[in-house]
Amino acid sequence: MIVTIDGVAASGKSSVSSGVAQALGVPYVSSGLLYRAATLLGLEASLDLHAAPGLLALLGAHPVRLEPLAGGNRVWQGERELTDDLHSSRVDRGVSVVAALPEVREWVDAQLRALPEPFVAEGRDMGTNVFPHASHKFYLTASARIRAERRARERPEDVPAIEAALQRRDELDTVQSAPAPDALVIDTGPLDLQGVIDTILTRLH
Ligand SMILES: Nc1ncnc2c1ncn2[C@@H]1O[C@H](COP(=O)(O)OP(=O)(O)O)[C@@H](O)[C@H]1O
Ligand SMILES: Nc1ccn([C@@H]2O[C@H](COP(=O)(O)OP(=O)(O)O)[C@@H](O)[C@H]2O)c(=O)n1
Repeated sequence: MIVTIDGVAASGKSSVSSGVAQALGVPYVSSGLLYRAATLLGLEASLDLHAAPGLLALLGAHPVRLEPLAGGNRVWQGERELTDDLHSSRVDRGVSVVAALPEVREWVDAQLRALPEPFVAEGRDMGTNVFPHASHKFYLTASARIRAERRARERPEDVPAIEAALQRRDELDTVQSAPAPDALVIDTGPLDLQGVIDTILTRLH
């Protein structure tokens, strides 16, 4: 069984997926972390993030591994854990460039499709491109302002700056961010986190 939870930046995908996965007793898979890892490693190596060959050579030479757990994902490159370095504004600014490269998307998709079921998979295109046959699909939305206010609680930046950055990334991610026709779209604005989790669990039982 695969449950997909897609949505735009800071719509609640990771938090909701973690809650749903823990209720189901299965791991959740955070596809965005692989794009973030490729971006971080490219930045650290001073590579051109628009050029796939260099990134793929780097990722091939030092493979990145996603460790999905019910409570969260950990990302490794060999013995080095990358997880805590992946959610920075610096990575945010570059990740959409990396995610626009077809070769990088193929690299991510191959890793995701190799994971053993069951799991909850969250990202942008889990229900459309990566797991079109998933048994249950959801798509989270919320206004940019609400998403910025939520993200502001995690980062020492002001809401208008975060809102502008989210809107910029939403635009850059448009190609891969359309909801699947058979996904249930949930406006998370009026709901608290548990309310979104319960909305999804109600439909899974
Ligand atoms: N419905 C909600 N109500 C209030 N806060 C929420 C809700 N959904 C998510 N959050 C909070 O908003 C922030 C962004 O959520 P996150 O799961 O990181 O989003 P995404 O994975 O889509 O970027 C987190 O601090 C999370 O706890
Ligand atoms: N399935 C996915 C997941 C992420 N991404 C890209 O990776 C970036 C980071 O994804 P994320 O889910 O970690 O970002 P947040 O929504 O958590 O801020 C997105 O802005 C997209 O550019 C993607 O293209 N496809």
